[in-house]
Amino acid sequence: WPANDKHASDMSQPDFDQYLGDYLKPGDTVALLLDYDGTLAELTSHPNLTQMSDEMRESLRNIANSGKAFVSVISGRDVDGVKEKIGINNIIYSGNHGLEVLYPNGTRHNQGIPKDVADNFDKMIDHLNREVVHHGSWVENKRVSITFHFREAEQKYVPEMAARAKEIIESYGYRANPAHASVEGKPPIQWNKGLAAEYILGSSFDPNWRTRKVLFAGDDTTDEDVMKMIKGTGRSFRVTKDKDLVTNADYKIPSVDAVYHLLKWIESRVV
Ligand SMILES: O=P(O)(O)OC[C@H]1O[C@H](O[C@H]2O[C@H](CO)[C@@H](O)[C@H](O)[C@H]2O)[C@H](O)[C@@H](O)[C@@H]1O
Repeated sequence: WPANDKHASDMSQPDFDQYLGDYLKPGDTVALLLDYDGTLAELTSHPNLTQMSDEMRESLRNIANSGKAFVSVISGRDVDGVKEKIGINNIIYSGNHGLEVLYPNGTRHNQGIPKDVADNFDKMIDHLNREVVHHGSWVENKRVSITFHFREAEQKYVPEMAARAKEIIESYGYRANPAHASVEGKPPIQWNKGLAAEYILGSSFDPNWRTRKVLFAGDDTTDEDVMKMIKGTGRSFRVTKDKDLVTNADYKIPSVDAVYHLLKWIESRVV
């Protein structure tokens, strides 16, 4: 449903003909940017357990191999991890919220991180492990950023452990952002998924990408930076069931299943 419509039913599939029919015509080339967790795969109790459905993978592969689509997945996971989860070659993968880019030919682009900040990384993880990892919480080490997970932690400990994790992350010069049942700790550099999207589109799709067709879907606050970046140029979708959520996306869609229908709609235009 349109992002400001609070009344539409979330039981039906979104009408992608209505949302995109005038924007993406048969024969157009499109740049498709996607988030992974909560967008291409359902959220699960542990990141190792997520799986993209076979149908989703097949549709994404068909789009990526159509010759009419440029596809990039921009994830908070480390880049090799997200590539392994998706397993399609003809895609530009970006990980650690855009800090790392892995191209289909194996070359990489990594954002630089100040040495004094990078030197604090292991100390930050040690401190988190000593002080806030208990009763089911844990730290995911992604080499340049971390995620402090409390999805499986005993609920009564969560508010205090999340608040303390944020303090610890910030005390080592990193930025702490709330995410789904977690706190993300990222280096304090001027970079985010939106700037990564701009970089990837400009360097690998078209320097004049603002004159082209661009679509994005994501489910989390970090994805809002991409929605802002393509606002007015592209069309974006926030995966959420929250009708009151304020978003930069053009449309809200309710589920990973709706993302699958979005991919099938795009596939029908490009294959
Ligand atoms: O940008 P994304 O691709 O959406 O990645 C964001 C984070 O996703 C993972 O954590 C989230 O998904 C887990 C699996 O469903 C879930 O257990 C956890 O509660 C979520 O926060 C991943 O582990 C992180 O590294 C990513 O930053």
